[in-house]
Amino acid sequence: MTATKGLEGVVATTSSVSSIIDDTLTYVGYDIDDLAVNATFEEVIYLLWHGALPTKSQLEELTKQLAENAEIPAEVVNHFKTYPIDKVHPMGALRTAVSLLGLYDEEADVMSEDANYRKAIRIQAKIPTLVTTFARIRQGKESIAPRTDLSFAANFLYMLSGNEPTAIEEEAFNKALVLHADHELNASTFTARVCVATLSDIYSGVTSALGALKGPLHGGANEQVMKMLTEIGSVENVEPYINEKLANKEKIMGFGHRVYRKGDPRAKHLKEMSQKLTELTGQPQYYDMSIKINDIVTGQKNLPPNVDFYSASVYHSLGIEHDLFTPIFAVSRASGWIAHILEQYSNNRLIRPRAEYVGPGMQKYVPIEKR
Ligand SMILES: CC(=O)SCCNC(=O)CCNC(=O)[C@H](O)C(C)(C)COP(=O)(O)OP(=O)(O)OC[C@H]1O[C@@H](n2cnc3c(N)ncnc32)[C@H](O)[C@@H]1OP(=O)(O)O
Ligand SMILES: O=C([O-])CC(=O)C(=O)O
Repeated sequence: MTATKGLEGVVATTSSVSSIIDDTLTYVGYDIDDLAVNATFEEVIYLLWHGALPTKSQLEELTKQLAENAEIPAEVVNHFKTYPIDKVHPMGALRTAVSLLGLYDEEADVMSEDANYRKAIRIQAKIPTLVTTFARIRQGKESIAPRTDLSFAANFLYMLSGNEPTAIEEEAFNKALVLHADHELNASTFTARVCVATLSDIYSGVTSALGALKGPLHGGANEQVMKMLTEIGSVENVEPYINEKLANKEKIMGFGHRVYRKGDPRAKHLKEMSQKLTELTGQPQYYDMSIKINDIVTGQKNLPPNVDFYSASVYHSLGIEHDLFTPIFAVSRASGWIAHILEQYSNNRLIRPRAEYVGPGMQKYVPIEKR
């Protein structure tokens, strides 16, 4: 038995949810470039969960179900208020809160297909409210109840700020949600599948996935990109900053990818949005810095930007606090996790690979007084 470090190139399951072939990303066979320009996030949720784009009435039904299930239990809101609020990262709060939600869902451990679908709706609907409620509580503000007359994207921005977003903001945020929704067997999705393949419940699957997404080599990278842009501060500082990092063999967040070689197809859409929004909000330096970083890292290391690189300046331009960037990734990716969890349940087998043992050979137990 020989281990493959990081399971690189290992095909661990079949899936009909999304694919990456020759650097092209598709959801159920629809090119992400097509969906990014044309689809609403609600349509993408339906597509991932049902394997087909919805009809008008199917979409209306899903939209209604999501809106009706967006409120979170008062117990969860009160729990947030007990956290050491200035020390807690919102991804930790979200991971804990999704686990807690499961305790207040009477169907949490009911494993029928119908019950799992009802839970899928509830989880997808409530995650945005968890993020915005936590964000407001830590600012000492009242939480804002979800509205049933806004799109999924607009409702999130409304619950966060208390203001209805402009059409441009809503469009940009919707596109970001569409672009982050699913990505084949990325680390958090694999985590979710491993968890539920033991026939554990859907809340456990999503909670596990949140734990994996939080890390800076995965979803946590978007916050780190913003930290880097803030540290750099101006276009003139880019070159010395990046050169020093590369000379020290440090990773530049938002670059590189395990699967893409030529580049992440999502990045160009986010780049375009970054240019538009940074200009619109009078902060073009964030786009200009990003372009310069991109030139240097791609030029010197042949590493193209991934989805996390330009999303940082997009979210910053939307006025979103930097430590909410990864929770926002989760708001979208929950749809993909759930699609994979449902797919796993429908054709389950325990996921249990092997390890190549590289520790000491056979040893004899030594009594403690003789060690
Ligand atoms: C949503 C997402 O999860 S997208 C990814 C988000 N993560 C990031 O942006 C973090 C920065 N990027 C990385 O750490 C990596 O590129 C990953 C984790 C995305 C992919 O990792 P892997 O496929 O395991 O590649 P690995 O980390 O082994 O890197 C291979 C080589 O490229 C280098 N490299 C990879 N990414 C970077 C980077 N961002 N900056 C500088 N060098 C890099 C490594 O140092 C390594 O060089 P070496 O062979 O000389 O040691
Ligand atoms: O697929 C991956 O390894 C990471 C990624 O880009 C994602 O999850 O969107």
